[in-house]
Amino acid sequence: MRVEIKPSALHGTVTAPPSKSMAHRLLICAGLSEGESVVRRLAFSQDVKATIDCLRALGAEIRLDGDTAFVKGTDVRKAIGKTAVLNCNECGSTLRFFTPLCMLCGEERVLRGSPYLMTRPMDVYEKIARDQGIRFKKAEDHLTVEGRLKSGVYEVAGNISSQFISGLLFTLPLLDSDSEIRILPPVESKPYIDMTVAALRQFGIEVETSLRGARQECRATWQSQPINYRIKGNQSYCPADVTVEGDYSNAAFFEALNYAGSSVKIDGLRENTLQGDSAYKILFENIKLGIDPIDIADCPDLGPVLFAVAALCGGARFTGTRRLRIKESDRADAMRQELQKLGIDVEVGENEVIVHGGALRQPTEVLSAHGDHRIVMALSVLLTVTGGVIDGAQAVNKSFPDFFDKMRKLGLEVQTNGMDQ
Ligand SMILES: O=C(O)C1=C[C@@H](OP(=O)(O)O)[C@@H](O)[C@H](O)C1
Ligand SMILES: C=C(OP(=O)(O)O)C(=O)O
Repeated sequence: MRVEIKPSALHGTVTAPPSKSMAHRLLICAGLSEGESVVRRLAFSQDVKATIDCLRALGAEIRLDGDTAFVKGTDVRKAIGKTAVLNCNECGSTLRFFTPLCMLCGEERVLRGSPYLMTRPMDVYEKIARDQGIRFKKAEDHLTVEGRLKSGVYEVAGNISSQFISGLLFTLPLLDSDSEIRILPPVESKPYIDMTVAALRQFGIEVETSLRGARQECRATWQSQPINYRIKGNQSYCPADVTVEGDYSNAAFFEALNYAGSSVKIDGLRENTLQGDSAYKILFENIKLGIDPIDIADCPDLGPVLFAVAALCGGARFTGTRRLRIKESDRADAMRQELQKLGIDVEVGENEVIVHGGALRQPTEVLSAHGDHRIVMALSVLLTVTGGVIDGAQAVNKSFPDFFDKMRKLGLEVQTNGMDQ
């Protein structure tokens, strides 16, 4: 539960863990395929386990062997004559990817989740359900849906969560006629939508987009114009043999150590990647160069580690931070509270965060994880400089159960007390 970190300089090479976001997508596509797929290089974080559990609850057969999953897909449109219960645990992606899939068979489906997960927005789906006469009932620790989704035009705000769009992209190809998703600008977290489309294509699903041209050209477009995705109905997921690439979101914590006096190299990352969080290298350098502002609307998961690097590099101003409020914690405010204990002032605005420059000092109080894996990992980077204690550090299990083992191998002096890893 508690970790006590001693000031330490870390050295060596670390292999990035497999991407959690890619793992969710590839497992879901495999679970929807007719036949057996192989998904290689998985790490069984709590979130990935939640997705596996949900697929099994819907009838997929999944055999795990080492880091590989052999997945016999299921037809989620078929009624199974009972209420399937899907346990999403703490995972926003799992909940939002599976909710529309649960609206394909017409039977009651229950999606369970922690009370905190259930406070995260679901209104995009709630509205769709209301418009289509689908039962959608939220309770403290579960959501019940019952009814059948119809094909058609879906207009979705682009700045609440891209996970709604990904969820629809997984689901609409299985309807009996064509659909269209119109994402209203500004579109944030767009790289996650690209990752979903890429995963769908690996499993033979066609999606057409109104966007053309290079990613950078497009960025200005998707901030100001709707993006349309056309999805043919009656498609079938074809089984595939796929490998999960390395995770930039979690690799970022190791790279951040290099701004804290350590010397760490990271391998296992694919250079030609769709992961938006691969921006961390440029963003860390931009902080060091004093570029103002730093926009993080497309890479919200980097927020905590970027604030940590800003604290190490004399401060920075960030925009596009609004959505940090609706993650596993209110991430901007959580970092504000914890950085204050380290002597750094942070101002949190509506869509802006300013980390002020200042000297890091050893905290006299225990730091809090706020129940959030990315807060624990960001604070751990800072404690390699000052030393200190973090309470609730088991939150890392959500995405990266062996985070502290890897840090220890690089030379981190850390004592764990009551960790369940
Ligand atoms: O699709 C995904 O895999 C994710 C999308 C992002 O959420 P939002 O689109 O809600 O920003 C990100 O924060 C989350 O950790 C993973
Ligand atoms: C926000 C995250 O995940 P999710 O939304 O899937 O819970 C995350 O991993 O930082």
